[in-house]
Amino acid sequence: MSALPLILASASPRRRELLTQIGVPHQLHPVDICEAPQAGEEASAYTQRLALEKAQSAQNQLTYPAWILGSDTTVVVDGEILGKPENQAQHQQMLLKLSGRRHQVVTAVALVGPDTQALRCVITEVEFADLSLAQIAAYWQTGEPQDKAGGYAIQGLASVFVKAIHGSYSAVVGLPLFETAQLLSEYQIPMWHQAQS
Ligand SMILES: Cc1cn([C@H]2C[C@H](O)[C@@H](COP(=O)(O)OP(=O)(O)OP(=O)(O)O)O2)c(=O)[nH]c1=O
Repeated sequence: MSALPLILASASPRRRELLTQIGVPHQLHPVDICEAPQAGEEASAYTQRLALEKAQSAQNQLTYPAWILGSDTTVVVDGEILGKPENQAQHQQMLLKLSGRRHQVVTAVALVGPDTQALRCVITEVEFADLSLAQIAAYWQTGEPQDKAGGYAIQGLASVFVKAIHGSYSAVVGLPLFETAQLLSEYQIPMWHQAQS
C-alpha cells in the first residue's frame, strides 16, 4: 500500500512548500470544490468536510490508485467563519474584526486512500495588535491578503500584526506539519527519514 504515489490535492503554493519542507515526495492534483458553508455548520465541521471533499474529489478524478492529501484553513472570530476577502471593503471589515484581539485558525488535513479515510483538525489561537484603517488599506494594496483565509498571511507582511500565537504555525500557513507527518507515518507512507534508511 505504501508504494502508491502521494498526491496533494491543492493549488496552494504554501501547502506545496510545507510538504516539501518535510521532505515528502508528492505530485499535485488541484481540485475545485464548492466552499460554501452549509446552514448552521460549525467551523471545525466545515473545515474538516472541505479537507475531505478536496481529497475525495481528486481521488474520483484520478485514474490510478494513490494516497491523497487534502487540506483546508479557516479563520474564525466569535464563531464566524472568515473566508477569502472578495473586495477591499470586505477585507477592511475582516481585519477590523481581528484587530486588537484573539481569533482561531482552524486547519484540517485529510488523507484518503484505497479503503482509507483519516482526518486531523488543528485549532491555533492568534492574537493581533490594534490595526489602524490606514494600515489595513495599505496592506490590501500589497496584494497579499486576496487569496488568504481571513485576509492575512502570517508568513508574509502580516507577521507584524501578530502579537502572539498559541498552537501550530504551519497549520496557520495552510498545512499542520506535525499532524500530517503523524498521518503519513500511521499509513507507512514514506517520508525523508524512511526514504534514506
Ligand atoms: C490565515 C492564513 C491563511 N493562509 C492561506 C492558506 C490557504 O492557502 C488559504 C486558505 O484557503 P483554502 O481554501 O484553505 O486553500 P486554497 O484555496 O488556497 O488552496 P486549495 O484549496 O487548493 O488547497 O489561506 C496563509 O497563507 N497564511 C495565513 O496566515
